[in-house]
Amino acid sequence: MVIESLFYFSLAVLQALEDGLKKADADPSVKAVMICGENGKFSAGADIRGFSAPQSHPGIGLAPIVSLIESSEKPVVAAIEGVALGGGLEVALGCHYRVAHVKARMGLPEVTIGLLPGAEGTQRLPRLIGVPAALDMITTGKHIPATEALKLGLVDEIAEENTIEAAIRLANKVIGQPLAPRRLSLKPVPTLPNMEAFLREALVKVKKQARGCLAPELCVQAVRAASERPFAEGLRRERELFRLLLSSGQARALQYAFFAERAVRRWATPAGASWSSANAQPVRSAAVIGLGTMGRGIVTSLVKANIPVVALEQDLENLKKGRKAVMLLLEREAMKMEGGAQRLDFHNPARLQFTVDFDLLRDVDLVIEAVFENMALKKEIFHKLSKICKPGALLCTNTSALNINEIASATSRPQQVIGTHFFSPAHVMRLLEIIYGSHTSPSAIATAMQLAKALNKIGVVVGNCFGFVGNRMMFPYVQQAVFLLEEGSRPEAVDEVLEDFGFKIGPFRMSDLAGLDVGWRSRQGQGLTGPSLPAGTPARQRHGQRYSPLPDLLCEHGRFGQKTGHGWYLYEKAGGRTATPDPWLHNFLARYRDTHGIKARAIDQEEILERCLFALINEGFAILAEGIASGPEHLDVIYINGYGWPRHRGGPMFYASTVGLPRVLAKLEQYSEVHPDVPGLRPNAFLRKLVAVGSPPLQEWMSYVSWQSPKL
Ligand SMILES: C[C@H](O)[C@H](C)C(=O)SCCNC(=O)CCNC(=O)[C@H](O)C(C)(C)COP(=O)([O-])OP(=O)([O-])OC[C@H]1O[C@@H](n2cnc3c(N)ncnc32)[C@H](O)[C@@H]1OP(=O)([O-])[O-]
Repeated sequence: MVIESLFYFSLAVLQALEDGLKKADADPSVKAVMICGENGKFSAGADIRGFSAPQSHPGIGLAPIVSLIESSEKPVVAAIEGVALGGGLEVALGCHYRVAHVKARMGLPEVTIGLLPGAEGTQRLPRLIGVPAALDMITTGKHIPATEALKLGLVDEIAEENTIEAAIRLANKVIGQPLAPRRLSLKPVPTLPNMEAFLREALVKVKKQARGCLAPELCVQAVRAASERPFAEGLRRERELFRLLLSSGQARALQYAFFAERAVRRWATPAGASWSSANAQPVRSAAVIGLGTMGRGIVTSLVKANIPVVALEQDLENLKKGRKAVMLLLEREAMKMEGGAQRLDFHNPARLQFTVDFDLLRDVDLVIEAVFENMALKKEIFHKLSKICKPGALLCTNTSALNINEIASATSRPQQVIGTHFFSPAHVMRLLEIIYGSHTSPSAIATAMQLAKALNKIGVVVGNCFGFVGNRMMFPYVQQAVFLLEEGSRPEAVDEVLEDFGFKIGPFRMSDLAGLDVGWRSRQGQGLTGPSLPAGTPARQRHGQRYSPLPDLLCEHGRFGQKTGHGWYLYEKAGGRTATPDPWLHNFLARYRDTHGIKARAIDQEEILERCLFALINEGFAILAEGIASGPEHLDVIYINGYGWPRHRGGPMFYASTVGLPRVLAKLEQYSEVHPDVPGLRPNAFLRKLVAVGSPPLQEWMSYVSWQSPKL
């Protein structure tokens, strides 16, 4: 008998499964049962949308179905195609046998949405594949290919062709064989000589990586229960931990992030361009100009995505250095992939070639410029590209802040100029900030979004302003952090607060990693420091607003961060990675405060967190009000995937909604009164408006913005 399920479980599907099983068990002509999915997809698990109403959630009702499958007196075989994830894999674990298509993937990704497998998976999986392998799958949520599943014993057979036929063959073969040995709930968990030590170490490792996220830790506790308790008691522990997570704010934040990352695909611009009507152009070949850190990562991303690349540098010396670095990156990437070297084939000139000759860019579909952040140089390059590249070629710039319109003005085809802001390391970071200029065509936007998908990145479409979205919100965040140093704090104190919040690295470690000279060059370019600063400008004021020269002063002392061995911290050597608090800096801060008559004060953790985060969030409201981004989800996806915002807090705007907009507003007003010359603390009018209308839920915020993108 065949019972078909749905891609992700609804209550109706569970009912159909239960009815089908009972009917099969009651029908003497039925000798075996096979469970398969529809349209070549087994199941993606429970419907995540349902978690907001836990009591009626299919995930809760799935466990009894899994037990019903396992207790069937007739062999039940799972035919796994496409994916078997979460509850889908737990259903397969209740089956007595499992056949998977060679291209199928399996996993228990509940941890990625703030939960743990809630249909007895934490108790069955360790019994089938052992604690180490089960713990790795459950605490990471990773998908494993069928070949690995076979090696682990997660599946009994792999089918190259028709999985359903293979499953039916197996079902017929096992009719009449004893089922007790196939019931995982009756199997003991395979022992380990050092189980206690293994579980303790696993917990320490998971807690360190989770940086405050609860679910991975509770996953370890559920698997520990499997190793220590009888099956029924382990189930009770699983249910207890599942309900604890289900009601947690972290689960809501992670589920919000899951859907936000899908919502940003449905982009729109205030001018009316939209994902639903724009047509992407094919990108069958690409070029990258500039083989610095970013260019190397971008080339590597394109090769990994199977897009033939021409990598261009300005001269042979830089080309040789860039080529060497790219080949090293690709060799490392190839080692991570099964058959990587063959698949990437990057020694093949048809796949990857290096040149100093612009003429080789004549026929590519898309060019990504990744040279120095210097407007004159970028305009010179775009002017040249505009003359050389074929008419339909897309001309992209990897600038992280500069005006797209000005760059486009150097070409005769501004409709094909677009910002594609990659994040370092470009072959690792998933975010691609896509910035349209005033003349950028809808097709160019759609093509850039298609490129993001091809590179396995998350594209977010944003408008053109200084710093776009990510860096524009990052500026007030870092600015507040530096002001806090002037007022009495230290880099390690500020970083500790933000890292305890969940950031991988705080603002000062981040600045040392990126290089203080990057911002310094930008501020020199803006005339905020250096020789172009008008004589008589007050040291701590620019354009009538508070300004901290601290980062400039560090750069003038040659302290660029890790690359010079000292910046906000001291490192073991130039290029060192180990940051230690630097007595020189502490003395320097004390001297600086004396010079400017600043009396140091003790600054508590709450003020540090709020001054940094609420200034960032406040800029987010300005961005939404100006129509630079289509919605709060876009800002949250950018921060989670490009700036290390802790995923289990949902993103800055989601976090603001959980703190409560009235509190964010009140604290900004309080800090703004103390620091009236810091514009970033003055509450944005849109934030005020939302509070005034009763702080509606985040999904409704954009209905209160005066500009409106067309209904998607
Ligand atoms: C009891 C049990 O223990 C527990 C409690 C559970 O079982 S909890 C649930 C555990 N399962 C998961 O965590 C799997 C989550 N899904 C995925 O990982 C991926 O979807 C995918 C399966 C690998 C396919 O990737 P894709 O890239 O091909 O398509 P997509 O764009 O991602 O998804 C296509 C569309 O389907 C929607 N979607 C996908 N999975 C969904 C799910 N489980 N629930 C609701 N919607 C889902 C998604 O929002 C998108 O909608 P829209 O944006 O088009 O409107």
